[in-house]
Amino acid sequence: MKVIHTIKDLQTELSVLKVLGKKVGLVPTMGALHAGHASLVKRSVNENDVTVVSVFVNPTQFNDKNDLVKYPRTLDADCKLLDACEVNFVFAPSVEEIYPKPDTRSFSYAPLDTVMEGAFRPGHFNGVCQIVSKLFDIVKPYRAYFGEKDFQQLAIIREMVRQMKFDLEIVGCPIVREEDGLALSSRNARLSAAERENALNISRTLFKSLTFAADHSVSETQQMVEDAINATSGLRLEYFEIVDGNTLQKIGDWNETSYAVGCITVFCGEVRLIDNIKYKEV
Ligand SMILES: Nc1ncnc2c1ncn2[C@@H]1O[C@H](COP(=O)(O)OP(=O)(O)OP(=O)(O)O)[C@@H](O)[C@H]1O
Ligand SMILES: CC(C)(CO)[C@@H](O)C(=O)[O-]
Ligand code: BAL
Repeated sequence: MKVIHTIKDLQTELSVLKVLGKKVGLVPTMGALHAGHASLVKRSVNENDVTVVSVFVNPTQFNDKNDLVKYPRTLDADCKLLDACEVNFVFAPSVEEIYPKPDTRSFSYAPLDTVMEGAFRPGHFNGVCQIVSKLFDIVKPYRAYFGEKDFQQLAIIREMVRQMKFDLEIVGCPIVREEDGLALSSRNARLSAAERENALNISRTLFKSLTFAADHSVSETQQMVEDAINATSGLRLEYFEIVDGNTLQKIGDWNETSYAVGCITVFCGEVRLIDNIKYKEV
């Protein structure tokens, strides 16, 4: 496995492999890697000839500068995990390498990027599209892998690929959870033991709501989730929305769609966690 810090070095390595017809899989990450990332990486290693994993804490997607400063950075441990997964290249550029000058491009995929995370993290998806489109231009992958934990991000990236006509396949990967149900997230590292205990109520509530939804309306299910989160001390609900999984627009009735997803964001102390659950998918 090679750890590469510049665009030029990465492209030099990849150009030789591409001439040989090798298919390149890309897994974009912000590091502090865990088993959720590893599932994306292993899938890429299985499905492609060459896998590139980018590790870059992208400043342009952080609307909250405190969140950016506190974001965990663990490149040495990340490289060990990636080496064990048989990754070929780790791309870990500096901020100056990616943004030698400010990126003034603006991306708008309304209404996909104006709801939920888009409403609460202004500019976030613009920053995500800036970095992901740059990575696609640099690596020119055959496939790129993203987790369904960031459900809205995946929908927006799919739309960006459609509109910008990137010639690649986006592969969405299921959420990986701790044994007790908590969705794995790099930000979990910032939870105290007590906060970790409270955070468990997020996935527990979502799972309960899945059974509840079978014989209750959308608005009753919505209320049940809101009440359960609000009843847990130490948790603060930012939003819970039951949406059509393709349009990300709120639904009022289960019969409105064949793809219904509940997306939630909760503050657990200072740490902002996201999760989601599929109620219906055909
Ligand atoms: N538990 C998980 N299951 C599946 N995919 C995941 C999981 N956690 C992260 N991913 C995916 O890994 C990729 C990189 O995510 P990122 O580096 O932001 O990690 P993260 O754990 O989501 O961190 P954060 O604390 O920012 O939520 C994204 O496509 C994300 O959806
Ligand atoms: C896709 C991504 C790596 C872009 O910085 C990030 O948003 C993430 O980790 O989900
Ligand atoms: N996993 C999404 C990256 C972020 O929260 O900025």
